[in-house]
Amino acid sequence: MSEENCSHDCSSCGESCSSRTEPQDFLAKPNPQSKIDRVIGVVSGKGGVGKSLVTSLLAVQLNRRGYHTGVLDADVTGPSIPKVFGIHQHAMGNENGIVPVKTRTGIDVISVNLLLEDENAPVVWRGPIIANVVKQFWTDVVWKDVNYLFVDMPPGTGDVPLTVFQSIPLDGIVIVTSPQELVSMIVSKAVSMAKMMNIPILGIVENMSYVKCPDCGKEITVFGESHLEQTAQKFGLKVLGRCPLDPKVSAECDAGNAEDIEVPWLSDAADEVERLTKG
Ligand SMILES: Nc1ncnc2c1ncn2[C@@H]1O[C@H](COP(=O)(O)OP(=O)(O)OP(=O)(O)O)[C@@H](O)[C@H]1O
Repeated sequence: MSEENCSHDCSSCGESCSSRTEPQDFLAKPNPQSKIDRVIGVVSGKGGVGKSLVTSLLAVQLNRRGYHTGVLDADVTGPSIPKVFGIHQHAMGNENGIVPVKTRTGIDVISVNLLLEDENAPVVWRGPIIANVVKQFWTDVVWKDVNYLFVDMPPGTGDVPLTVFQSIPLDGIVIVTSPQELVSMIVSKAVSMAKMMNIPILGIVENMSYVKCPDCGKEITVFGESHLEQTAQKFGLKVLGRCPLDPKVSAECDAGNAEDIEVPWLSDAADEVERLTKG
């Protein structure tokens, strides 16, 4: 193509001319000492639906199956991962980088709360700073021989989640919803974002789906009837689980005992994650 006809938009032109520029690859390189087999992002359309809970419990499930798992807490303004694992000490560094803190059963965790002087201090930073912190959790932290690294993604589709999506090479995402959400719209946004980034969606987990009556065992749908199946069908996604709203679960999380929770309702989700390596 001659210079005068050049639109300078190489994405729509196949000409291999001297002024050609390839699309920029935003993926950040992990720490040279890191070895991570698979990275799974856990996303939700809004806060408080149990994204951090599902992230932590997936790491617990895969850890129980004999894999070395890690959790990268990218939810910088609402970091709840250390609390559910009952870890309060600071992450330390060495000549290679930042060393994640290990939970009781050996899950590696990094979170802004493990770096702050006071874990109760609010994080009042602007978007680009938050996005850079998350990026550093990938580039500066030594993730040693981790089979599955779960990323508790920041909510929404703004600056921060976009940077995370672009800089960390995710092998798949799990979408967490709750019945009262505008499920179809939220899932549609997550699906579009994942498609734009070329990231496979492993499936959807519906949290707080029902409460089981302790006397008769009946399932009560406190947040209304679920539209999960129809939504999953509409977007061609797998339903990976329906988690009950269970006071024992929140009590164990508040006490820092996420590793003691039995999660039969997450086994399909764990199977799907495991399939990434087993095929
Ligand atoms: N299925 C459940 N049963 C009982 N409690 C639950 C359940 N799911 C989540 N919770 C509780 O609800 C609260 C919010 O959950 P969580 O922090 O996982 O949500 P989130 O989507 O990550 O929120 P945020 O975006 O604000 O970080 C926590 O106290 C958690 O223990």
